[in-house]
Amino acid sequence: MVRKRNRPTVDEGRPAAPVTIRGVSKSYRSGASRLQALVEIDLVLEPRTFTAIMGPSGSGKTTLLHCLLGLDKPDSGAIFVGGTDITGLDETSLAKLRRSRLGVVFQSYNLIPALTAADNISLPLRLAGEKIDPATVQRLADAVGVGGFLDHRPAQLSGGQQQRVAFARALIADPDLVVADEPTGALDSATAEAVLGLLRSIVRDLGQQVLMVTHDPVAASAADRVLFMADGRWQGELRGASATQIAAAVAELGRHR
Ligand SMILES: Nc1ncnc2c1ncn2[C@@H]1O[C@H](COP(=O)(O)OP(=O)(O)OP(=O)(O)O)[C@@H](O)[C@H]1O
Repeated sequence: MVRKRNRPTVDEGRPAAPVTIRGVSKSYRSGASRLQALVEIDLVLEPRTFTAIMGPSGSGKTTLLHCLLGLDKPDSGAIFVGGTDITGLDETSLAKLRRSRLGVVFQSYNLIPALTAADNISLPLRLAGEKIDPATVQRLADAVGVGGFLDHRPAQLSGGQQQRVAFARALIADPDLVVADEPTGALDSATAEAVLGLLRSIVRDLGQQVLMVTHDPVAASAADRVLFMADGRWQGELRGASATQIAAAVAELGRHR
């Protein structure tokens, strides 16, 4: 059963979290009218927490991720990443922030085919003009299980290995938040399980916070906290829930629409 709370995310009395969304609304033009994709969304991402967002197709999940990554601008509200409201930043500052504070993994791995795994992993630092320490690249690659493949190009790696390289690339700049959009969508179940284990260890061992959007209750059950969205609004949340409990909550979400 999804616990109903209007604002499931505001934690009073906790030190300022590096990622906080306040009152974010976003609408798109739809013919003569406007479609409200997000309605007054609040979210405080808790440190060292693996958070999943679930919701039916068109519920606003991608719009929220895009606003959080500065790829889309909300109509109103604020999005603080490490104390900076990113809704006021220009494109150059946003690109810098994405490189330094946000690690992103999409369903398609977006690795550069001509580059080795090592060069793909260190790309964010190269783009930022920062020094690359091969030992750091090796340590991170070892941590995500591709330490033996650093001289391989993406075409020489399996889907799961490519996904791990993408995770290492997302982590290289020590971001405040790792954002994963359907990271297991294209993987077989054994590889998906390994990637979810990796996400959990990113939180547990590296102390990062992870935000994942998924349609899969099994994937969501790897998260500490699952937030449910429908029609651009939070519908409730579950913590430490099983895949069965999450699937039941999703079905309930469908029934009330
Ligand atoms: N660029 C856009 N222009 C117009 N409408 C848009 C645009 N992007 C999203 N929308 C609309 O906003 C609503 C929310 O879309 P969004 O992609 O955020 O949903 P979602 O929950 O991520 O869906 P899915 O699970 O299918 O990826 C949908 O009704 C969608 O059609």
